[in-house]
Amino acid sequence: MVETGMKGVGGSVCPSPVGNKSPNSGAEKSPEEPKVQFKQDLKSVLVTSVLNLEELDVDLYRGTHHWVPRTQRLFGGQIVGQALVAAAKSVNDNLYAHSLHCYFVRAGDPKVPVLYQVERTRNGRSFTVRSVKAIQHGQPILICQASFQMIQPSPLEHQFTMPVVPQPEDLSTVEELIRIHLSKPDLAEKLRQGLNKLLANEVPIEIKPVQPKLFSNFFKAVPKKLFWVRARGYIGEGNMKLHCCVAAYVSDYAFLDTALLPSPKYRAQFSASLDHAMWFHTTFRSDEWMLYECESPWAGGCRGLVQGRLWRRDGVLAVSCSQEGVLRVKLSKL
Ligand SMILES: CC(C)(COP(=O)(O)OP(=O)(O)OC[C@H]1O[C@@H](n2cnc3c(N)ncnc32)[C@H](O)[C@@H]1OP(=O)(O)O)[C@@H](O)C(=O)NCCC(=O)NCCSC(=O)CC(=O)O
Repeated sequence: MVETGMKGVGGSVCPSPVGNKSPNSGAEKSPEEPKVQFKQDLKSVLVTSVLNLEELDVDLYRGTHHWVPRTQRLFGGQIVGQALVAAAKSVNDNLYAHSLHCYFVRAGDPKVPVLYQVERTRNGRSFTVRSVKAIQHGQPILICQASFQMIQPSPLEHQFTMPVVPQPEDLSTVEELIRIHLSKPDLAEKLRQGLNKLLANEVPIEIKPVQPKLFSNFFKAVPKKLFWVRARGYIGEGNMKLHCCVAAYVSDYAFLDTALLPSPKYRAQFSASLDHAMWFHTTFRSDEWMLYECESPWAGGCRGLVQGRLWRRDGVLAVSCSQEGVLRVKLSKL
């Protein structure tokens, strides 16, 4: 059993025995890089908004927002993270979240807080299930089921092997890549404006694309992409709930557009995640680099299906994710 020191208040993420056996455990771990100071680090963002749900009554919480995407609808990852926090508050400390399944049924309104209503669906011997409704203006915006389990080691263990990719120290951040583009004198004005908007966008996560070319979406490619990702700022080991929130953030960010990679002549006119599922396999630190491996096995009917794996740097598969989203596209002018 993994010694986590990561129990949050009222439940945490499932620390499976796989966490003890790192496939690359013999590999040299790169020394931690000094972290760049940003205006806001994710820890303060999460502590002051995402994680800090206000308890209004038994199993009823209120959450506020920090970062709102350009679409002016609430970021799905934030709603999922908050729903998981609300669910975890109603389970015993010896239970760990191992999966969640959500539907985004209405756009979230960034002008008002979100209420989270928890239903204690079942307390089992090994597994415990909670249903959470996220509500705004009296109507659900998200419905979520989260399942928790006692730690139960088993002889049955396997995982895929992490892809071999360049290390994050050898790659550039999205911001650095954008600045390189912006330095090109022949850059189309519309593209320049778009890139400047992206730079101004203070997303509290840091990304280093493994295939930087794919991030510009102008090249036809197989629907697969890889990037290193971590929270901005230091979170530390102590609170697995924080790490789950960040995993929810990360897993919903730049995920759905994997389905656009084979069709660069189109750009999304309207896109939004319809559902989102996550499976937490073991403990992880979201403020340390994790490799996000995203692929889209299918798109059609104005929808795209994406699947993702978040790998710990030592090669342990930490989280698996799936999402279907609506993708209404139009021909790109660029
Ligand atoms: C998915 C839904 C929009 C489905 O609702 P509806 O069925 O009523 O909506 P709809 O599909 O008919 O319309 C959605 C938009 O598409 C347009 N539309 C509809 N039919 C169309 C057609 N045939 N051709 C072109 N456009 C069309 C509508 O005008 C509208 O745009 P317009 O609105 O411009 O008039 C809704 O359930 C919803 O908003 N759920 C929440 C999704 C969400 O917020 N996910 C988390 C954030 S996304 C995220 O975090 C990740 C990410 O972004 O990648």
